[in-house]
Amino acid sequence: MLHTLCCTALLKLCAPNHFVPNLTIGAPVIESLRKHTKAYLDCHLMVTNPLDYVDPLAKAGASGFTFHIEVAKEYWQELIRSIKSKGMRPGVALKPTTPVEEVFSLVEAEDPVELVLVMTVEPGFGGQKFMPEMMEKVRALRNKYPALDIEVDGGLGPSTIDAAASAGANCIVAGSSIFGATEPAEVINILRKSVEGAQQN
Ligand SMILES: O=C(CO)[C@H](O)[C@H](O)COP(=O)(O)O
Repeated sequence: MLHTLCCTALLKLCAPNHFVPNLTIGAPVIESLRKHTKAYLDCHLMVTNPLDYVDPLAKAGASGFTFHIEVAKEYWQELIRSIKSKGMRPGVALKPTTPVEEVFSLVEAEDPVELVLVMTVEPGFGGQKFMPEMMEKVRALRNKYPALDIEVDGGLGPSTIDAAASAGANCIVAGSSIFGATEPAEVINILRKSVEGAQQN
């Protein structure tokens, strides 16, 4: 089984906008980053109105656009088409309380998402505890879709990466474990090796 390892150049950009009109990180930040890098800029839209951000993020140079299924149940087809038409890669995220079955139709659609992000903490803040029970969702997705990019976000670090990697996650979002480390590169290596090792089994 061959999975793409996305964590090499993954930049996780979060935009918490469920209850307030401002974004923590939005299109201007992407635009500034894009001037200095060709890296894959993966945007996770924690917003209630993702359609409004397709154009600005595409113009700013975003590579991936991951929206939450919880807010897009009525219009995900239109949203995916719009994301693709702007040259970005569509992904869908699900909160811990959302059943994994809710994203199956998006992966199997005529215009499908290319990545599923399984949140392993409640969206909102870094530094939370990894929820191992979310690995059931990852396993279900990996069994059903061998080639799908499956991302996990929340509480990932050297002590939790093996659970995620062996369940089938191949894109890892890690904040605290890397930025809080004295040797961030070493932590990144541990994460990468775990994912690569799991893919070979
Ligand atoms: O944004 C998040 C939740 O919404 C993530 O959990 C965060 O990006 C990763 O942080 P950490 O590795 O500290 O859990």
